[in-house]
Amino acid sequence: MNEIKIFSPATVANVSCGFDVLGFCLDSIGDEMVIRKTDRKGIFITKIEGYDLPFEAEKNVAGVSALAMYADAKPDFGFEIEIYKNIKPGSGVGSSSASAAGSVFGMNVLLGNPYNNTELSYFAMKGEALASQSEHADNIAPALFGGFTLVKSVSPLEILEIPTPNNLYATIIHPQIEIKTSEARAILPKEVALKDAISQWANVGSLIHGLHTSNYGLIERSLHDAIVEPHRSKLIPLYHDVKASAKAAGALGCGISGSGPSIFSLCEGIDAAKKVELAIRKVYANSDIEFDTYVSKINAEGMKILK
Ligand SMILES: Nc1ncnc2c1ncn2[C@@H]1O[C@H](COP(=O)(O)OP(=O)(O)OP(=O)(O)O)[C@@H](O)[C@H]1O
Ligand SMILES: N[C@@H](CCO)C(=O)O
Repeated sequence: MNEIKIFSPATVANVSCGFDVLGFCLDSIGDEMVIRKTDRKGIFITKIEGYDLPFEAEKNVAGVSALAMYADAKPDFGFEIEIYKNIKPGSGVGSSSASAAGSVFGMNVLLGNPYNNTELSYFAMKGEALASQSEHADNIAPALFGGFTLVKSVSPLEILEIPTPNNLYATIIHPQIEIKTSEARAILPKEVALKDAISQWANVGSLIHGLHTSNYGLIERSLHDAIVEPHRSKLIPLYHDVKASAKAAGALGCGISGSGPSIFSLCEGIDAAKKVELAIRKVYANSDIEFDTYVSKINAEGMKILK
């Protein structure tokens, strides 16, 4: 095989209480990428559609992760990368991660799959760091592993796959503003109050247990963020109105998707997810903010080979 076309999914990181460690994979939105072998040694981004992004490999997250893997694999050929970007950069649903993870996933297939998903996540984090000025894997991991993931540690990198209850759906609303992850990280405090830390790790533990046992009530009681939301919600217009509407419409929980501005809701069943979508659309419909929304099953597969 000399060429592969893939679907590289969008993802939701943090998941309320799990800043920098929890994430889940979406099914209904993602980028498409083509990766092909070339006689020219090196990494070459040859086509970009959808959004204006750098063609220089060192300035594009897809190229940076690919270069990291290439330096390790040392093949006697090169790779060309085409990016068909559907996920708006700075949207909060892992646009940078879809590129960083997609390039190494495609290269790995063309190399005969010498690397596992944790090793691919290591290379992809190098690309992610270009976008967010920090190596975090909470979008990368669910894009590669699928479902829910917990990043146990970054150094050494250890990623845990968490079961996904089969009736869990996500509703996403994306106000058309850009929030760069690097900027949204810069406003966070360096220290937190002990009482908030206790609440946060209690919620992470109970959320994980709720996912393992498909206990939707426990999932609902665990989707709270005492540490990051108070700072980042100020960056998102009408955030608290959206959150209140989502909960009133039956969402299990609602929070900032990654570094925002997208807002996610988790729901039990597609009917609840669609009801939440209708409710939260009304919040922005009465404002001058452009937005889009979608409902997605949790994508248990992650990356998909299209051809
Ligand atoms: N291939 C790429 N895809 C997306 N963004 C890229 C890419 N290459 C470089 N970038 C830059 O990375 C930034 C987007 O990454 P950022 O992490 O800020 O947003 P995001 O990934 O959509 O959000 P989040 O990480 O919160 O889900 C933009 O400044 C963009 O120009
Ligand atoms: N955990 C990262 C995810 C970015 O998508 C952050 O919130 O900064």
